[in-house]
Amino acid sequence: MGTVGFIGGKFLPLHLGHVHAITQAACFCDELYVILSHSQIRDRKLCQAAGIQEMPYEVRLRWLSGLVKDMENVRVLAVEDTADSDEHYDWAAGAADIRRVIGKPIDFLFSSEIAYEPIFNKLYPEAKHIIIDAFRKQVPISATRIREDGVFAHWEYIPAIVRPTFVKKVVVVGTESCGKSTLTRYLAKMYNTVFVEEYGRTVCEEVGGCETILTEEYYPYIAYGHKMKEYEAIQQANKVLFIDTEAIVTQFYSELYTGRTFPVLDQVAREQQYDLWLYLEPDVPWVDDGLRVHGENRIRQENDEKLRKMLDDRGIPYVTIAGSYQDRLRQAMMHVDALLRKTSQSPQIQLD
Ligand SMILES: NC(=O)c1ccc[n+]([C@@H]2O[C@H](COP(=O)([O-])OP(=O)(O)OC[C@H]3O[C@@H](n4cnc5c(N)ncnc54)[C@H](O)[C@@H]3O)[C@@H](O)[C@H]2O)c1
Repeated sequence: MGTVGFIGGKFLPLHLGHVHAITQAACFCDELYVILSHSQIRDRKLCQAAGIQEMPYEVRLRWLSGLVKDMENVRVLAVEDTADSDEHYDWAAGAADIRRVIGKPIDFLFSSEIAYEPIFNKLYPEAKHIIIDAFRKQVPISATRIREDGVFAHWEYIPAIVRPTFVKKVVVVGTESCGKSTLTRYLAKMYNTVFVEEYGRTVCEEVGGCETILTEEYYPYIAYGHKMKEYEAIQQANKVLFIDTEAIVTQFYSELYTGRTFPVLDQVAREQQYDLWLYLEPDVPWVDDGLRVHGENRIRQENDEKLRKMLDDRGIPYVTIAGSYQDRLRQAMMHVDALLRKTSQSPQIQLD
């Protein structure tokens, strides 16, 4: 039988120091268990005290599982306790639970903490405590520091698998030819990140036109397809993801072009979550790109009022962007900067 080891922690959040320790430990023993030690009450309090949103254990389990999925000798296990603070954590009861879930003799324990030595010697007298990078020289970061300063302040230490949880989603909405796609692309350039283009437009171009050719059955596909593009893009995003259009705008176009609305689009709209909505006024010159059909000024105004009402009826808190292209970019950046400043510590948790 090979050697068995474990490394435990709250991973609140998982950072590259943890990744370093887990990888080193995995090379050291034949079988490594990563123990996610979680208590809803303690972990929530720690996040609240630091002014950051909760990181539910399911999310942390997903990060760890994703991290080790191609590490053949590593398994992740979750162990719950009921401590309301680190100070009140019952180490002996925790050790009993860890032994139970591992279910095998333990040869090694790994941590970066010299201070854990006496506790581990007492609780696991048969095992050897291996201290990895006690002075955190290799990866100089701690989860406490990340919680205190905010995730964006230490973004370089946030693993790729964790980043999407914290990425802020900024959606750009408005009626035809109000500069959505240009602003979305420009914002992505300015913030050195990626964007999601309007998927309905891609489909429209593939099919060969919007007004009559894009028949009604396409609209639900557009909404699903757009969400998949968001899912893919958020994996690549650098702190913020810019998104051109969403399900309410798709519903708006569906009604405009086919006269039909789809309950499924409202359902998608209810499920989606964005951190900032930028609503573009239709006050830039109309650009006829061959796919647009509602250029007359009166119709543009009517459509604008209709889309605003759709957002208002759903309680969407958008900010309005107007003026020249230069003004729009400046206003949009002001709102995005405020979002990143204000919420750099507020992760958007998605459990699905
Ligand atoms: N009962 C037990 O036997 C037992 C054993 C181990 C852990 N635990 C649980 O885990 C908790 C400790 O976890 P935490 O939240 O303090 O740690 P944590 O989640 O921040 O870190 C997890 C592990 O990674 C190591 N680490 C952290 N930053 C590092 C870096 N920059 N470089 C290298 N290694 C690094 C830590 O030393 C720790 O071993 C305890 O409070 C307890 O709940 C229990």
